[in-house]
Amino acid sequence: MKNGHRARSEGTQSGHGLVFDSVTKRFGGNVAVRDASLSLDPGEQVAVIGPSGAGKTTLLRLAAGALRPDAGTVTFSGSNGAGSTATLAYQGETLVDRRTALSNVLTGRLRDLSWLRGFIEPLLPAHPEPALERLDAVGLVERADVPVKSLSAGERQRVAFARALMQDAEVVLADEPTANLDPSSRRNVIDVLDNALDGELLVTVLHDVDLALEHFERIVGMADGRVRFDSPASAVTDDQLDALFAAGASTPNTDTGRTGRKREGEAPVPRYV
Ligand SMILES: Nc1ncnc2c1ncn2[C@@H]1O[C@H](COP(=O)(O)OP(=O)(O)OP(=O)(O)O)[C@@H](O)[C@H]1O
Repeated sequence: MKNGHRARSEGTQSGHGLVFDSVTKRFGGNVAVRDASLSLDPGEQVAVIGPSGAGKTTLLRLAAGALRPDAGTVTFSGSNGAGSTATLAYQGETLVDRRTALSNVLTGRLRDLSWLRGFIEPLLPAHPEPALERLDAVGLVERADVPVKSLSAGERQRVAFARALMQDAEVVLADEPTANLDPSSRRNVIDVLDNALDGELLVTVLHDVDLALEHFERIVGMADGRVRFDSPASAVTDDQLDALFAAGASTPNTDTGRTGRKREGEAPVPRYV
């Protein structure tokens, strides 16, 4: 990813991309995202880091259109034209354990009709080829017929990513795709993400700062709802990181370390949105 072979290739200057313009999102009296402005280009791979409660997940949910900002705007302009948001994928559900990897990936086509899946699925035509292609892209085509409950945590993550790819979205949003994985599996999942992408914008929330710095070209640091920095990984300094996590530590609901898990006893839940 850090080779940046696809990064910033087209650019928002061409009119394409995901743009947060002075976005604020509140939950009651709690300001989850404050006056955030970001311009993310097609083909970029961006890691969002910061302490617990910083607003990272809220930022992704705003990007997915699952939340509306209280102030400011979030716009996505895809290759189909300015102002299009239709290509943003939302896929927050977990995998269905008893179903095979292939079946789980096939349901990615149903997008936001998730509540209809139970009714529609039996009627789906048997065209597994696109789903098999996605499973191949994440290195799991041989395991297509295995129920996901029999897969390892890393393999399940790869199935979830293949399912997200089935939506043919121009933006893929991943919330902690490496949660609950050991360090080598984390790297493997990030490498798989990188190899499977084909020009999509990837925005990933990562708790593992070292992994983010190692694998992503662009890093957005958030704390206390604010974007504290937005810079190439190579330019992120230890002082910036210390300040980022110190800022989080001074706010309520912030008991995580730089590379640590979330609250004690509460594992982060990985999601693709
Ligand atoms: N649906 C919600 N209702 C009320 N408050 C919320 C909701 N979602 C998020 N918040 C609050 O908004 C703030 C930002 O939450 P968010 O989940 O975006 O942070 P985060 O950086 O993703 O944290 P973590 O790393 O722990 O997942 C927190 O104070 C959180 O409690």
